Amino acid sequence: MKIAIIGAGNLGLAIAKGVLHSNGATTMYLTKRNTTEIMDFEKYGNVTVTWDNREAVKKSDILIFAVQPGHFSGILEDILDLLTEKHVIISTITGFSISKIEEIIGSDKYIIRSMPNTAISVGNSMTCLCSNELGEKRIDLSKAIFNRMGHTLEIPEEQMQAATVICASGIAFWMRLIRATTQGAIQLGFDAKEAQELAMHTCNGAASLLIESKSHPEEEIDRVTTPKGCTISGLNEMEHQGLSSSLIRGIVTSFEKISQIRKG
Ligand SMILES: NC(=O)C1=CN([C@@H]2O[C@H](COP(=O)(O)OP(=O)(O)OC[C@H]3O[C@@H](n4cnc5c(N)ncnc54)[C@H](OP(=O)(O)O)[C@@H]3O)[C@@H](O)[C@H]2O)C=CC1
Ligand SMILES: O=C(O)[C@@H]1CCC=N1
Repeated sequence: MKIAIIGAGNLGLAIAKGVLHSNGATTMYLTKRNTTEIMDFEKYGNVTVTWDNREAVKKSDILIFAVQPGHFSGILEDILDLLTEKHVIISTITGFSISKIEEIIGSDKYIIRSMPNTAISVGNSMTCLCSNELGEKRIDLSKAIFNRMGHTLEIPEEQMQAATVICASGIAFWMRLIRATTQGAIQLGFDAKEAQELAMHTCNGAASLLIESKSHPEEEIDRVTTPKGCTISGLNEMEHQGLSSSLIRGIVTSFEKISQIRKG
């Protein structure tokens, strides 16, 4: 697999680390305009770091775009004449529709829209995918690439905006919840390091319970909330303070913001 990551910033580098951890590429190009801070990646023999998107495109089959939305059109226009039938174009760009990509490079290309998250760097991304009509022929290949770095779900393109909030922004939301739990644990007497250890492993355990037992969160909550016990007292106080409501409102606000990004 010859992979190019065009835009080796926060997400692009997370994908690069995921690819490296999973031995997912024979060669990998990483591009950005200022390459100084990522030259270290060339210590991996199969990685080339360059500012030259055209070189990366010529030498690769799988092109993963991870630039900011405002930069994407210009980059596509710049590499358009180099695109051939060997290329699979995978966009991670928020709010940039497949039809908009097709307007620039044509519908006769394999186009995949993906929405991974930064946990891809440790092989644990929840990645949603969809494709243009021709790209359906490469959706299994694309799933295979992302399945090596976590879990995938193929969704209709209309749900991509929602998937961005839940899966990609979701990492930040969960981080804040883990951080708040850590602050609570510190107030109860744990030192900062132990407090974070308790918070993140408990979070991991909660997710694992749902993934492995396929149960509903409320079933698991019922198993923890001893009648007249401390859990239900704390949980009800959190709800009186609007825990679920504030999460849902935040999710909807992020979703609405993407519509503004789409309009440019
Ligand atoms: N961060 C995340 O968790 C997620 C982000 N996304 C999407 O991924 C995209 C990237 O986001 P994020 O990583 O946060 O942004 P960053 O700004 O961290 O990364 C974008 C990178 O693109 C590079 N870049 C800019 N212009 C060019 C160019 N002409 N050629 C090559 N590289 C270029 C920039 O480096 P330089 O200036 O040196 O060129 C920068 O490193 C966005 O569209 C975002 O919506 C999607 C899911 C999750
Ligand atoms: O915040 C953003 O706009 C991007 C998309 C999802 C994660 N980061």
